[in-house]
Amino acid sequence: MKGYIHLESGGKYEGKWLNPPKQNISGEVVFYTGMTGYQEVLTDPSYKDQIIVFTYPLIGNYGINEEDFESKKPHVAGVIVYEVNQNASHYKANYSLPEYLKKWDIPLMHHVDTRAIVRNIRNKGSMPAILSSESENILFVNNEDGDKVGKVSDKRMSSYGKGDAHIVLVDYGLKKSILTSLLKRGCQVTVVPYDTSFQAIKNLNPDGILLSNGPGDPKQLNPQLATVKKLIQHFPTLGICLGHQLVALSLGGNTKKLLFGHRGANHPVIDQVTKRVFMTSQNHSYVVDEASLNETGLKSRFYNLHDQSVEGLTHDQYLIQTVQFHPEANPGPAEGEYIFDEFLNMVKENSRSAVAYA
Ligand SMILES: NC(=O)CC[C@H](N)C(=O)O
Repeated sequence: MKGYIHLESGGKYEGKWLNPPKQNISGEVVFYTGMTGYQEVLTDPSYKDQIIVFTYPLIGNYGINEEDFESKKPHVAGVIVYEVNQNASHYKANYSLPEYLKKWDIPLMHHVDTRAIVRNIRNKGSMPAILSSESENILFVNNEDGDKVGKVSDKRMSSYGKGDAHIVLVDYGLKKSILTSLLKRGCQVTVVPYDTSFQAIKNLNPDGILLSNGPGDPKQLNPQLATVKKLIQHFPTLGICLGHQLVALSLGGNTKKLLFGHRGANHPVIDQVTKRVFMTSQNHSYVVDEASLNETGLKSRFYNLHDQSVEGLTHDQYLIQTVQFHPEANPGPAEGEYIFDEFLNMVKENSRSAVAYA
């Protein structure tokens, strides 16, 4: 059965449905360039409501297993591939990729010219798109959802692990690997909903704060910025991806949208402290505007070597480390994992210090 993706800027690409949608599906179309890691991508809440095009031409070989989920369910609005393997081959696989997406009612279109779509996005930017079984008469209406974070953040607090350092992990749509990165380093972790007040977090008596990744435009979290600012003024803080963007906004910096975002597993980043270049896992549309940082006390520590965009910040007064890339990897290389070690050293030193925050 024929299917189509219609891009807002013009452009219609034909494919075949494996899971046809019951009605037209709209979402922002983005592309992911990693060769593997589709399970982690589909279940990363930062992809909420996006239509994802996998550039690697054969997706699904090793199926879907019980271990590699980044959250409880997939968050993408639809999936586009060139060829999908319908017979998963891996000893841990419980489902094939099409079976898994069908279970969650997520449309999957294959035999699409993914190269042509990506060229279009690279020229015109990530943009609204519609998945449909109709080839003509598609109506674009603006139904941009301003509350993606509210939909993916857990509504309850939960605690995990035991350890010397107690980290409060603010859940804007967190990837499980961020939590496990803390647990495997011996932390006690309390995960709190994204709109938890400063006082409620302070009452938990944390040693450090981790602001998680999450979907959408960071500016949609304006109501949370006062809390973020107080948190970073009181506790050593690590911000990852959306968390990094929120730190910049809360101190008066600005963010802007990239033309087509960074989504892949091999983005080279330079660390200006160590002067080392390493490979990172990425998934974001927005970046911190370096020119906006002058009055904030923030300065760039990391840069993306593809486009020189800001990849992480430190502060000249507060104990803050932020990263735009994903130090927890999953999918992708774990070369940035040392960020967690540095953060926990910062937390421990602060707890030992006589002039500790908080
Ligand atoms: N992975 C993330 O946290 C993404 C942050 C933000 N939603 C962006 O697209 O830039």
